[in-house]
Amino acid sequence: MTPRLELRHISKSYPGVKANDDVSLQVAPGEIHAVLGENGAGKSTLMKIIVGAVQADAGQMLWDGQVQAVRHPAQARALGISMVHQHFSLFDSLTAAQNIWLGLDRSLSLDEVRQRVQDLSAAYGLPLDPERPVHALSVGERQRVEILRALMTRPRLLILDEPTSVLTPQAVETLFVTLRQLAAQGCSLLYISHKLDEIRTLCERCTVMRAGRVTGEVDPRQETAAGLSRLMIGAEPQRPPPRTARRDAPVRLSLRGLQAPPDSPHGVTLHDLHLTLKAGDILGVAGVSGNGQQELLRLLSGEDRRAPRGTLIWTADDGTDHDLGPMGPRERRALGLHHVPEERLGRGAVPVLSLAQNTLLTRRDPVGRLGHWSPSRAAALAGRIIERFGVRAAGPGAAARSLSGGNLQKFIMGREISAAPRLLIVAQPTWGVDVGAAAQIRAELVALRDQGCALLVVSEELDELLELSDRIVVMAGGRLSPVLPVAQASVERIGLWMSGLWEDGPTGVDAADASDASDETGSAHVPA
Ligand SMILES: Nc1ncnc2c1ncn2[C@@H]1O[C@H](COP(=O)(O)OP(=O)(O)OP(=O)(O)O)[C@@H](O)[C@H]1O
Repeated sequence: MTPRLELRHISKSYPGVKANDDVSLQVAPGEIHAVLGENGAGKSTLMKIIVGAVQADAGQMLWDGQVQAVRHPAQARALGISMVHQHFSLFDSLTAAQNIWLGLDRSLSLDEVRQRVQDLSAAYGLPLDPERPVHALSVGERQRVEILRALMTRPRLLILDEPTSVLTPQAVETLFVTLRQLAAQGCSLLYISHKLDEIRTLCERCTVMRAGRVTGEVDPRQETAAGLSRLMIGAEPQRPPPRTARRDAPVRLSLRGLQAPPDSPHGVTLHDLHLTLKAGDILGVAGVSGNGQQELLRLLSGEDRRAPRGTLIWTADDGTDHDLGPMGPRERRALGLHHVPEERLGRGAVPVLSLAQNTLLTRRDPVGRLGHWSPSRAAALAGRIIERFGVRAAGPGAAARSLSGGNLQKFIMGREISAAPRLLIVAQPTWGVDVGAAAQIRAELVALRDQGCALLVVSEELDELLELSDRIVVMAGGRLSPVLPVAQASVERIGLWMSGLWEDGPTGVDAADASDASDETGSAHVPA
């Protein structure tokens, strides 16, 4: 059978790095083909070449057996190639439907697009209100917009760059049903993911890349996750060190009835949140995105200063309480509260600035006593982060936007971890990061915990939270469930709580300490 897509000897260099080096691969009609590789291996670059967003220096692309020189994304779209990118390209102020409409050829009216979005989202189990503006959508929902936008074009080759990184396990399963349906209808799929189990479940072929080159092509269904990991990074990922929870540690942060009305028209109301976070404690916040996590993170980081007085309390080492509510991010950082936001580009890092300059967003080390920052000190700091966290980048002078998604994530995590915070608030800590780097980041977080840092980790990846956390709380409908020690937090129980159903009882307190909260027979409580 003539391959739908064939790449022959593709090469592409950027200053100082060969992103693709003599890459060849074939994808048959209806085939689900994975591309696997460590951060910076060159996967995204290869996909950008296929969709005409980047021009290869050498090599050929064949489409249905014909040589094609795709010079522009519109050309690729005309062939039937569609891509869901790792970084979203959506206009914040427009609605989901308007964003999708803009990406189409205008043969449909906005009303027709709205209707089709609704039909597609129902058919593919991707719930989305087309009328909501993108700025009010969570990362998970934004990704749904991207996926729906791609499906609107009825693609013959659909490229997905880590599409599941912010989806719940149930949503991933639904997406896989969709993707298998698409493949059965003859659509070819190129699937980039760092999740080895997903690749083994979904894909029938897998091209493995390392440092720009193809290092192997395997049938992932015949491989173990450890075997795939070895092919990709040359080793199996390290296991996290064992947990040693300290229950007698001092309290660092307390939420005492924290509440807030929505900060945007489609935002979530936060209701009476109670929580204590101790030194040496990792608290995982599970939940489907869009249930108030972003609102909570903004209140904790200081980006939103509307926390009512006395509801958000920092306890210093000497036991004195400080009201964080009115403090901005800088004042909170001075206390030792650091934050890694969900959105890396834009909020976690300024795309056009160098890595060295990006250290200044949250670090004072390169700033002298008179308030002037020292470029050499900033470069040295960036260099240390690059080295310690294995960030693949041209150097401290590289622009943030030139880094691959996973490498930028490693850099931002490294910037905050190496600040030796007293409290670290992290959203999606290993989003887009390869298995080796994910294990390293988790190990660094556990090490921070063991040094007495308190951590609040918001993640949609339940497996990650179960591995990392000492205690887990679920957020649904702007409320917090009781807090469970991780030993009592089964996937089934947390999964049920994620849909807003938890046993009656005081919220945000340790279920182990509150007998009625840990009573499985308690009546169901459905948050509004
Ligand atoms: N526009 C650019 N300018 C300079 N270097 C770039 C640019 N785009 C990519 N690179 C470099 O090319 C290499 C491959 O990057 P690419 O984004 O293709 O990797 P990836 O395999 O998709 O990684 P990840 O899993 O982290 O997304 C990296 O070293 C990256 O820094």
